[in-house]
Amino acid sequence: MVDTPLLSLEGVGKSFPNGTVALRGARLTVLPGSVHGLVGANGAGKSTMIKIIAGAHAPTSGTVRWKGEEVVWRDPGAARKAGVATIMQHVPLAPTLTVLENVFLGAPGPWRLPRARRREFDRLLRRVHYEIDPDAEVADLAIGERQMVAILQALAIGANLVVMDEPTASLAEGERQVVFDVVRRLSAQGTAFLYVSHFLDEVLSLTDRVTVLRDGTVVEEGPTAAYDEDRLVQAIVGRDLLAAERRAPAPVAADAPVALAVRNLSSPAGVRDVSFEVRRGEVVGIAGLLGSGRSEILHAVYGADSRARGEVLVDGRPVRRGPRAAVAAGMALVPEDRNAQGIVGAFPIWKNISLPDLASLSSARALPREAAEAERAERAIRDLGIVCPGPEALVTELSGGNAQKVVFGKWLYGGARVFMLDEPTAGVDVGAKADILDLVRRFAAEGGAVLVVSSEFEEILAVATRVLVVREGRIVAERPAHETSEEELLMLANGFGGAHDAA
Ligand SMILES: Nc1ncnc2c1ncn2[C@@H]1O[C@H](COP(=O)(O)OP(=O)(O)OP(=O)(O)O)[C@@H](O)[C@H]1O
Repeated sequence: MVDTPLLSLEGVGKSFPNGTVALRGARLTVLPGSVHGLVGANGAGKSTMIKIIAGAHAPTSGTVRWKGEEVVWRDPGAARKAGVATIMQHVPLAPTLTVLENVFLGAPGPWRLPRARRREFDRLLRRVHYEIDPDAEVADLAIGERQMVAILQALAIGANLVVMDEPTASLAEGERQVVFDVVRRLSAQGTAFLYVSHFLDEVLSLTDRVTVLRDGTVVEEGPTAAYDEDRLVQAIVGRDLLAAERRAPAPVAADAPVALAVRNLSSPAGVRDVSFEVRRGEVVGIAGLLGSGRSEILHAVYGADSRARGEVLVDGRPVRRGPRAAVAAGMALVPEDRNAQGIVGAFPIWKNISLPDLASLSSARALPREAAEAERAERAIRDLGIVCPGPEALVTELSGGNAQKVVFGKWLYGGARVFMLDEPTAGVDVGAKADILDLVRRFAAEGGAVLVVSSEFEEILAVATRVLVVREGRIVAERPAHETSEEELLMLANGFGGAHDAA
């Protein structure tokens, strides 16, 4: 007997008021208890499809069936009630509430009683093998921890289908495994998953079936076992793509001038007596697990963390605390949470790219040089392959990955000398990832200094000349990139290291 699909989409189309056709005649079939992968390049239509499934967008054409019945979900509440939990890239948790309150937000049943809630919370944690303080405020959590709260939230409403949009984009290897375990465990118990990810290795190892979207249409659909990474990449980009090779970055001359010097930097946010230097032409990677203080170090160096103490020098000159002084000194930070800190959605692409830093923009500044700005935006669109109608498009009209490229472009072409990147390729597709890493290399080759944080150690090794391993806010080890491996970095980040590293 053939299983009735839990969810099916047939001939689904979606056009936006600005004329963009995001989906045309798309189909999707998710079987009960299966893990279904959804892949495609930035702008292929994945989020649009998810939003239709979540009841956040109405399709312009086609039908959606849930458990065999045609449905029209008018809002996300209706989809949730039917049993669809959606975990989006930028998780809409309530930041001022605690972890516990967030997990049971919207959950029915007896969970209003504090004691029952705590018991259920503990049970959920045991199910997912994860530890988190129920009383911590969500605003204080790192992006990856917020993802886990969202996963717990989906569990709490007892969904039949959990839609996950890039759930592991900011997670390190160990934490990814936590997510995989949850997915496998729950699917074995009958919960279905729709898993959207740019990490093709994850899709290959985790999913039962896979659907590939390209330019709004389904170009392939089948059992995952029939695919390997090359075939998926080809289906996604529509051409063969050379694997982003691990190019041994050129070593930097020992007498190259020091572009960035950080001395005895500490902060209550979890940075403990950190000192290091980055020379011109050098890409230094910071490898650390979620919660290791890796992002906090960048924020403290940049001056975004006002409680940080210590010295930061650019080209030998001390930089005062504060993002404004940092920008004036030639530093740029591409933060991990780009939605909150990187871009203004309601501005067109060109305007976002031409803003060196919103905080430092004053009306007293020189009039915008329009031609130069337009030129810069067009260059960014070309170099980074931003899928958009043109530089006039609003950032809110872009897909997540393409919006990310805009943030990147804003800094890359902004004349910075010290470039700090937090998870530079989170959420971007395979093709764009290779392009971004290339741009980082080029930036360094032209004399820039780069500090890059990534939870993908493979990515750090692909661009960095030197790697600093951080754990509990301290630098616990330093390795030339060509003398280390992902395995060694993972060991060190987990606190297993040689005696000489402890100092
Ligand atoms: N609100 C909107 N208004 C206009 N166009 C939009 C809107 N939302 C998305 N689009 C466009 O629809 C297309 C599909 O976008 P979608 O967000 O579904 O892509 P995606 O596959 O999820 O990409 P990514 O991997 O970058 O997240 C893109 O061309 C995007 O610019």
